[in-house]
Amino acid sequence: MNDLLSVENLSVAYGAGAPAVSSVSFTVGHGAVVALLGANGAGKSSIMKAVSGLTPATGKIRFMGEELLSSPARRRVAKGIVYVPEGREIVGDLTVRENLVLGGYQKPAAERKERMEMVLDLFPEIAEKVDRQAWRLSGGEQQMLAIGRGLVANPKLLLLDEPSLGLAPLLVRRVFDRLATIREESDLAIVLVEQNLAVTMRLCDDLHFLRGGRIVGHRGAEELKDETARQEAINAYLGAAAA
Ligand SMILES: Nc1ncnc2c1ncn2[C@@H]1O[C@H](COP(=O)(O)OP(=O)(O)OP(=O)(O)O)[C@@H](O)[C@H]1O
Repeated sequence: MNDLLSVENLSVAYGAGAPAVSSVSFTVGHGAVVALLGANGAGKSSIMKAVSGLTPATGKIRFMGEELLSSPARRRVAKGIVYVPEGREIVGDLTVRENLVLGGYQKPAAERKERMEMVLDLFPEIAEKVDRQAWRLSGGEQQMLAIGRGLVANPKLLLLDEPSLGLAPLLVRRVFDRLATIREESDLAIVLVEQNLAVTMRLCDDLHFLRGGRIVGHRGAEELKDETARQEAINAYLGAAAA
């Protein structure tokens, strides 16, 4: 039982209708990158929010051996679970530097400074613009800032929700190149929600396919290296969503 994160029978319901997430189970090893793939409304973001404590859920969420299901979001951040939501949610009126400071609000000043320097080394595009208001950054730079803000908190697990959303292909490649660097240089684990299978494949160890709030299939990235196997998985689990 050396998994960093173990999610067991996780369910999320927002109201009286069908649950958004039904009995989902998966694990994330130390330093592993695990992708959740599925069409709009499949339940991917709900899983991320449940793991980060932003929406109530049932089931089990064990992180570094501790049961976190009833812990508040703040406690989970302190333990090392950091969520970078879909749509970035950086604070547009604040500067790049101020956004990064927000990411490390639970950290002592010296550690926060060190982490900010690491982030600015990793993302030179935003390092050049530290005193610029965040709304003045390009979409790709805003995404780098959102990921960078998450990294300032020195997470052990980064929950990354659709980092490619709304970005031109060149910027998607740049953002994923940086994630690959983080992967090589640290033992940070990532749960990645993506609709873009091609970029996801480059980064992930494991891929879980979701439909209607359930995991309907699983593949190791190695199994999808072969084009035929990849196409078969797309047809079986993603269909039109992957087109
Ligand atoms: N705050 C909420 N209140 C009520 N229903 C919600 C809420 N958030 C999500 N849902 C519903 O739960 C289901 C799963 O949504 P979720 O956002 O988790 O899916 P997703 O796979 O992340 O979709 P997308 O790719 O579009 O972001 C959908 O039917 C959605 O309408």
